[in-house]
Amino acid sequence: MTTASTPDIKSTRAATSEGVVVGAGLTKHFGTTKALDEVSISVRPGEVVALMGPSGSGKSTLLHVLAGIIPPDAGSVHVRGRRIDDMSERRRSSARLRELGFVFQFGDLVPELSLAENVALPLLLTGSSRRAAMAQATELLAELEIAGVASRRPAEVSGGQAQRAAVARALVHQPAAIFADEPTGALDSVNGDIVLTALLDAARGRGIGLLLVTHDARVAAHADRECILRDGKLAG
Ligand SMILES: Nc1ncnc2c1ncn2[C@@H]1O[C@H](COP(=O)(O)OP(=O)(O)OP(=O)(O)O)[C@@H](O)[C@H]1O
Repeated sequence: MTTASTPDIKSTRAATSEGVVVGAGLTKHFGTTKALDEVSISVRPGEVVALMGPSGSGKSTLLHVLAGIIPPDAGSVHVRGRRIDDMSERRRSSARLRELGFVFQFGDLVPELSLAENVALPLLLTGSSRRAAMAQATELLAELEIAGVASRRPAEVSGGQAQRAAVARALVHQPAAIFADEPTGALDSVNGDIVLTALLDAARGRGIGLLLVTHDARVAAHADRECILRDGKLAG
């Protein structure tokens, strides 16, 4: 727990060298609401951290700040040792594209593209050739046991298959970390388990840090560590 108004410099440095994503002393206001209150959090390579807390406690805000989507009012965010919170919007989104992967509750795949094309997107956007990107995407879909539906569009597959494709898209470019916001929240328990297992195995096996926002204690039980937010403060 932070007791001083600024984060301890020594522990911040240590965490920066170990963590793939390190947030230190993060504070964020929306008007008079203090959504984050000096939160320090670090995710190591291959580590799965569950982020829990009641509705409105600041989970999404923390995820957005760590991912460089919104800048904090105070504090810093390092990804693979590089500070991203003070970058220009353009450099931040480029860092986000290369270094981070995202899985949301409702897949958020591009509806006009096939699953394979969706998975290839992060590679195409960072300069891979179409041929190389599609080959890598197809290989990953096979690993996640959905090669048979690779050429279908998201609306033509089951929710579980679409969510596995979203997992593949989040990790195809070997990011430093994946942020998953209720990734199994819209699935039944059988499909939820399949998607969760795929996500955890991929993160641990590839040394990708995983920050998993969830309300579900059974999901959080699979994490290496649980962090609990209450009123914008980290409680555990
Ligand atoms: N864009 C915004 N404008 C104003 N207030 C906001 C904004 N985003 C979040 N808040 C407020 O900040 C606080 C934290 O919200 P946040 O969405 O981070 O919580 P959460 O823990 O993710 O909630 P949930 O579990 O319901 O998704 C809440 O009081 C919320 O109303």
